Amino acid sequence: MRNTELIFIPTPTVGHLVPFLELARRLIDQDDRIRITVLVMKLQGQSHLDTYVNSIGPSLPFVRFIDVPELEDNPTLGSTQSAEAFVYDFTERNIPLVRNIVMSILSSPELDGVKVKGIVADFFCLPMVDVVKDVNLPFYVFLTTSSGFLAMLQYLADRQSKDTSVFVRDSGEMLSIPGFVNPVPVNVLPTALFMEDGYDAYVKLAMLFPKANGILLNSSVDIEPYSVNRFSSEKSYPSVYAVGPIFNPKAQPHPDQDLGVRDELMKWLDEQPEASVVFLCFGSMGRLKGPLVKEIAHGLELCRHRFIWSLRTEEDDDSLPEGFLDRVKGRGMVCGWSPQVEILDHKAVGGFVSHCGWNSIVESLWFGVPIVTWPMYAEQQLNAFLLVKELKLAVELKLDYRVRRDEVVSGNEIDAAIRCVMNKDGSLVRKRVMDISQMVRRATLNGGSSYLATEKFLQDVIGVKP
Ligand SMILES: O=c1ccn([C@@H]2O[C@H](COP(=O)(O)OP(=O)(O)O[C@H]3O[C@H](CO)[C@@H](O)[C@H](O)[C@H]3O)[C@@H](O)[C@H]2O)c(=O)[nH]1
Repeated sequence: MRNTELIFIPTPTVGHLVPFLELARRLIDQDDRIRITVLVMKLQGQSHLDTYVNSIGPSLPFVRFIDVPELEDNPTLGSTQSAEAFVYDFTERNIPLVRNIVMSILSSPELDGVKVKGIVADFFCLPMVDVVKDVNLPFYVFLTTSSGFLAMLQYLADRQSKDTSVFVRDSGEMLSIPGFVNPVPVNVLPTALFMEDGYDAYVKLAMLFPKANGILLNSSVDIEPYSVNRFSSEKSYPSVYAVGPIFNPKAQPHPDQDLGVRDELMKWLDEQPEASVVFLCFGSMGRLKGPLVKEIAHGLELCRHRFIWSLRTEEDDDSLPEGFLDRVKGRGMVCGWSPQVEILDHKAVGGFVSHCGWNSIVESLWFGVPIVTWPMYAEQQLNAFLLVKELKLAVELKLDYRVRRDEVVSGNEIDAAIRCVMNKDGSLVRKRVMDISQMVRRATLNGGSSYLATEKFLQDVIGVKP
């Protein structure tokens, strides 16, 4: 009998909502006592998520969705310096609406015999922690990024008691962050930490973490052994459950995706030799400007490798150099929104130039495709540092690139990094990524580390199965 309910509160963007729904699937599959209600907040510019929810809903039995009414004064990106401050503001404004829904769920006659045992919220939703403490519900965070990022936030909360100033990107400072083996250069911290309002938002979130009853991570002890093990032995911090990798193995529908092009891409891939194609994709929000598009095109012409390039630009046109598509005909494909997981899963794909969003990282590790790091925004610079310097799981193109600064990366640099990742002979990174791929697949099976971490979470929330 499914008589235990959890309420999920994701941040409504692709990079956060998708892993939340896959976590829901994992919990439902692993424990037949669980059912889940997902509260879907409405963020401007994210209406395509409704399409996603509608398409995935039928494959998630025992999961129901409740729309949180759209805010009357929905903030717009650009009203703050940093995107993080914007999301923080959005979350805070949603608190009264979420509170009303949680209250009505708790008093609903539909709950007959079913007990709500906790909230699982995104880390941006930590300001909601007091709402649920009011009604005596445990509050868990599902962090959709790395253990390294959590270590950085813990360090930030600690630092705040001694130093309240924003970080200075070009100061050359090296930080000793517990959970990292190497000193962390300040210039790989999230951009928000160099801005007053972003710093403020991050500090508030970092200081709220200890109020949570536990933290689920979309990572595993196989991917980040040092950091995850350190959290496991931390007594004065909430319990950490490394339940990853969690991702949707089916390509996500998106309004920008052309299904005809998708079929063409997959057919073309079927005809290419094993591990011969490099895939370039910069996440759900990665739109490039003309000059950068031209350098990437130049790099792809120089390197002569086969490629698929998921290109979305800030301009109305594709900004490609004249004649580029003719010159690479047969060797390369350019598309808009791509079926990323299907591409990474294809044996013809041998390398991935990525913006280092955490979902892209776990997907590439799962499929054993080594990454070339090209971080763009959010916490991606820290993820790139983690992959290259801490874990030796990627080839470095850039660690501290920021798309908002309009720096240009030269075609020659792009060419060199692609050649490096596609070099099959004696590549240590490729071997390590293939090993991790095997390990993380085992980790999610019955008895594996991620499976057991999920079981431990379920036991802590609803008790041991009778
Ligand atoms: O053409 C595309 C582009 C993206 N994706 C999918 O979209 C997701 C993108 O997620 P991610 O790689 O994490 O990037 P973002 O969308 O940028 O994710 C945000 O959320 C992540 C998780 O918290 C953070 O790590 C990132 O820095 C933050 O930007 C992945 O599942 C991709 O497979 C596609 O299927 N096709």
